[in-house]
Amino acid sequence: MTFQHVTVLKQEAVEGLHIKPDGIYVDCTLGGAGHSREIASRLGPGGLLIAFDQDDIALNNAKVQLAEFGDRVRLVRSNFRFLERELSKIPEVLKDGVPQVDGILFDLGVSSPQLDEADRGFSYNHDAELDMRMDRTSPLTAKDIVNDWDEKEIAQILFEYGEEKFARRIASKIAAARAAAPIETTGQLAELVKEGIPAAARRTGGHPAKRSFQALRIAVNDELGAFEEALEQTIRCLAPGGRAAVITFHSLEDRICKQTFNKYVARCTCPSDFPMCVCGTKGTVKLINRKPIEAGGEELGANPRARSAKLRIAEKLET
Ligand SMILES: C[S@@+](CC[C@H](N)C(=O)[O-])C[C@H]1O[C@@H](n2cnc3c(N)ncnc32)[C@H](O)[C@@H]1O
Repeated sequence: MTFQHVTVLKQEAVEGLHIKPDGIYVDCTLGGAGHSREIASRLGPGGLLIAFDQDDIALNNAKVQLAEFGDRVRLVRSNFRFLERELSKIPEVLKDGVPQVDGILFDLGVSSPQLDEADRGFSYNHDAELDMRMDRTSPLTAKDIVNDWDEKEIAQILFEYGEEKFARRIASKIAAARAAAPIETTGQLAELVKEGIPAAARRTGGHPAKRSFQALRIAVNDELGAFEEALEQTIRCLAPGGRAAVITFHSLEDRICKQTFNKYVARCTCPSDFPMCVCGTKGTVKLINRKPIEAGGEELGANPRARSAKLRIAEKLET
């Protein structure tokens, strides 16, 4: 299989990190290695890029994609929720025993190959065994959730993570179907979701199963929990002057990013309509952009996935 993922906001995110040739950078979401390649190409012999992914297929692809950079790039197979623990194992990163790096990037969500490969069980477009795990060694699958979780819990995740108006109706269809026989495939689930949505409402908003599949994927991979934990660790692991650049695709992810960054600029006294912090009162970080950066017309034309992308950048201050 060829591993093809079109990188979103590549220049904007990497420029936002202010790469120094001899700096140490972390890409928490290696994926198709698009951002990693861009970062690595800006590093000199003294620089280091550490790239995380929890998906073994992404890592195997990246080994080839990034081979030319030699030991300037190090790949880590781990959930990024263990960022601090994993960085603590890398001697070059430690300053007085704690990890300190010059930039950390997140490009959240799934890669195109995860969605497009039928046997990953993420997609309503391909009938396959229901799965949706980014990390194929983790115990919880989408099949477990739809067959074993309480109907109310299922309705709740469809509503919260998928903003699905018909969450309760869909959860009730799922509960009725599984009482007869386990739900095994993406095709079966897509059909049940469709049945749970009134015919008139199915005519708008793309594929009727889109929101429910997104919600299940977020739950299977605990995407919001992992991100929240990792972003707190990110602030700690940045050296003074180091930057965090975060690309989100979901309103709940963007909210976590905005609230976490804001928590650490609490003492900034700039008026809220200023585009950046200029007051000089120091919190732990300053925001580089108050409004998220979004993809421009050209990128949107070439890559519809970029439509919901929002990039926020913050810089760690001297303490
Ligand atoms: C949108 S893709 C990244 C694409 C990449 N920036 C590029 O340009 O090709 C997201 C990647 O992050 C990985 N990922 C998502 N959540 C993760 C987590 N909690 N820990 C580790 N990797 C994660 C996914 O497996 C996927 O490969």
